[in-house]
Amino acid sequence: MTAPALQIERLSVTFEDFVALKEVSLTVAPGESFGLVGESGSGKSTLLRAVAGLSPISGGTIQVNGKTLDGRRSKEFYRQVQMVFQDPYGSLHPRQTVDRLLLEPLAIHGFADTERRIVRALEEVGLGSGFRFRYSHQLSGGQRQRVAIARALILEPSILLLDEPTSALDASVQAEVLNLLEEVRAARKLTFIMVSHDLAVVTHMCDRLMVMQNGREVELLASADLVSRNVSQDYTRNLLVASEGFQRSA
Ligand SMILES: Nc1ncnc2c1ncn2[C@@H]1O[C@H](COP(=O)(O)OP(=O)(O)OP(=O)(O)O)[C@@H](O)[C@H]1O
Repeated sequence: MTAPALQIERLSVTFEDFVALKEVSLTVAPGESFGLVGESGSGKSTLLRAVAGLSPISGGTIQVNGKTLDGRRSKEFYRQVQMVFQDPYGSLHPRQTVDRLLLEPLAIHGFADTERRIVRALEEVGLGSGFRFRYSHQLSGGQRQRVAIARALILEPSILLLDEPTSALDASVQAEVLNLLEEVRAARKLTFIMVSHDLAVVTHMCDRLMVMQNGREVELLASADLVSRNVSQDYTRNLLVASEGFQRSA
């Protein structure tokens, strides 16, 4: 039997004496797209960052492709698991060319044929070689996020951790970048774990999702259940009502 892409058991994260994540468990199959939703401060980013080795873990275990992670993430882990952040302005160095930004991970991981990989990565995210020697400060938000996605994909990972990857973008650009993410997931059979406060985005992009509140699991749902309101918790119902109110007033 194939190991889950990600298996988290009773994971807790504590910042000094504040418990940001409390005994959360979840399993994501290879090729699945899994969403994390909940109000601001519910622990969604903390969970994703814990997988990436960026949150202080105080209990529980994380397995990636069947291997239990220890305190320090290995180089191989970062080849397999890549993260895309919300803010394409903060996550790319403004004074580096796109070429340089894409070359860096290849050099760190000792990849050969960097030329071919950079050209291919730019094609894959719909930018093309014309963008190769531009500086990231010369790019729009959507173009930057495409570069961030190219940089994540260039190491040929199997899992992408996506932390609100489109919420800093205008609505029309948001849809384009979401479509791109769906295309690359299908083409490369990637596993996604995606954080979003936007229920429409998560139900569109994800097969299943976890609703979180105060660092805990509220419920696990198939996206279809959220769409048809087949939910069992009042908290989830309130999230649905809040997101509809927002859409109506938008
Ligand atoms: N480095 C940190 N030090 C102290 N507290 C933190 C730290 N990072 C997160 N927290 C706290 O942990 C809680 C969960 O934060 P987290 O960013 O995971 O929430 P979230 O659900 O992703 O919210 P948002 O949608 O606003 O990003 C919050 O109360 C936050 O203030």
